[in-house]
Amino acid sequence: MWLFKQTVGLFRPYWGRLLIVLLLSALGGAFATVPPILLGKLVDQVLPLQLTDMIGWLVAAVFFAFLGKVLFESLQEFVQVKIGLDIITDMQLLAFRKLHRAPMSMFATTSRGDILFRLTHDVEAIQNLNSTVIPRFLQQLLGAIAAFVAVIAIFWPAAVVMVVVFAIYLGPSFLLGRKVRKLSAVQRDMLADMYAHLQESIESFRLVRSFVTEDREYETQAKKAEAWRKFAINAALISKVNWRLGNMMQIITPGVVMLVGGYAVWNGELSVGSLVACIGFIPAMFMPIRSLAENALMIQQAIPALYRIYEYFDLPEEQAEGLPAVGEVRGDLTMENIWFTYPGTEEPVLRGVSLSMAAGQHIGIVGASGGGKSTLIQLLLGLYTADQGQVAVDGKDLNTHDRNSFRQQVGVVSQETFLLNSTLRQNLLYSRPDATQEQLDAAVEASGLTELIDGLEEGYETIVGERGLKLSGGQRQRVALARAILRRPPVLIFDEATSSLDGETEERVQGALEQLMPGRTTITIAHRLVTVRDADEILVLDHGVVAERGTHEELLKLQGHYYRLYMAQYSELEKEGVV
Ligand SMILES: Nc1ncnc2c1ncn2[C@@H]1O[C@H](COP(=O)(O)OP(=O)(O)OP(=O)(O)O)[C@@H](O)[C@H]1O
Repeated sequence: MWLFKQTVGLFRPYWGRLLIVLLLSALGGAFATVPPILLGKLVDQVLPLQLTDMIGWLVAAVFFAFLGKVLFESLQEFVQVKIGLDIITDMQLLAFRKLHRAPMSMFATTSRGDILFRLTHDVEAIQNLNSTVIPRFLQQLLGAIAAFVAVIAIFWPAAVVMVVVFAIYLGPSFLLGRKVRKLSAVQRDMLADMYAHLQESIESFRLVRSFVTEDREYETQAKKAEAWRKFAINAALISKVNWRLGNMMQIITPGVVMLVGGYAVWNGELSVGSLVACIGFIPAMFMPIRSLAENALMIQQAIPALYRIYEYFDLPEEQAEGLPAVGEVRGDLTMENIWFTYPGTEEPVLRGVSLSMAAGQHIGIVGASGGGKSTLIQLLLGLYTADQGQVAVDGKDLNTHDRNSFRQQVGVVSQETFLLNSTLRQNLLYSRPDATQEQLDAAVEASGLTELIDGLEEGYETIVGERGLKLSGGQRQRVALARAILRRPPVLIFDEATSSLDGETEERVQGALEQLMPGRTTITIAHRLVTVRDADEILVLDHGVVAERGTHEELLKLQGHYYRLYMAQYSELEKEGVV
């Protein structure tokens, strides 16, 4: 029912064109009934009465009837294939859109391979069905209905016989179909799982090579492939049995009709020509059933594929539609008594954290690894929703405002920088596509990338990313920094922004960051305490709670967590001449 409702929803915008399709199919079906009727006339009247000059007319009429059938059916197929392609595109785009609106937890709990499989292979399975089977099935169905009506009109007992034979066939065929559908659903999930492993294995080829786990990877893939093969063979076998059953019925039916019809002819209740016409209608009546049986596997595979795509239509959205925007952000940020547990886990990662920053302030967040620093930022950005507590921007609750309107005004430089497989220019302009060349050059200069770009033959137009120039960790971070600089946002977040830079570059980049900070609310997460020494306030996050807070001097005086962290790093800093 759910499947039906979703499908009807997709077809709704095309109802006008669907009506045309139905009309064209009906016309095609009507033309298809003409030849058997004319055949009956030939047997009953033309041949016995030797109306030789009628034969030419009959042949011409049969020819035109076929021509009409082909013409209307071709038109119907064309319109229907077009609707099909429109719907498939709508479906793919809707799933894609939903995916990008889904909560972050969706990406944490679903493998990328599975997502890709749904949006490519599952769509393709439906596409295969859509472009061939469905348009023809509709023609065949309407042709069968037309034939059935004609048989009732000519000799209704033959129609009853046909219905009985169909009914006998439909029972086992339905059961077999259900079995194939179940097998196909499991098979589809298996295929997606195989695909996910394949993708992960290729993406982690460095890991595989360095730990020499090629054989283990192969074994995993082979096991998945073997399990899938077994299911696929079973599904194919059952589907073939179903098809043969259909074939058998097509042989039995004319026999039974001849028997019943022959008896009626014997009794003078039916003419020979009418019997010939009835038998002539049998192939058309069987067409849709044969077609269903022949394409059972393709159909049964498309149904789970449809389910898998429709599941994305029902994904929960990160936030409700139509929430008011936060407007131009000044930069007062508050987080009040935030509690948060990652979906699917038990232990809270944040336990009653509060944070308050006036516009333009600089806050540092430090603490042991796993203490919840990055999680706090994700909540501030509204990427996750707190179980308890409130996040507010300029006094506006983020739960009741459009989070995107806030995120658009935040520059984030984090530990990981994602690069598009595109030119350096496009990567840099990702945060602000309309920036001028001067603004771009200035951001590149401030983030210490000028040297790199000047040294490249194609400069800004050099392709980077997966199939282009590979950038080092430090260079990637500088690209992220340049993106943030270009955006000139009122709120800046640096999550270990300088962690993969060497000492000298770090100093330069740090300088650039500091130039960027005045007037902007800034949060810096850092392991190296020297990075946050000048912050207005420093929070020490430990096991999800704020263990200490204050300025650098205040925290040193406390002689607690911060002091111990500082002392542990002190000798290092001394070596580097920072203290
Ligand atoms: N998507 C997730 N699902 C479940 N648990 C997670 C997820 N992301 C992080 N965690 C857990 O939440 C805790 C806090 O992680 P978080 O990344 O916020 O720490 P952090 O202080 O930023 O650490 P680091 O300094 O190493 O970056 C960790 O115990 C981590 O295992």
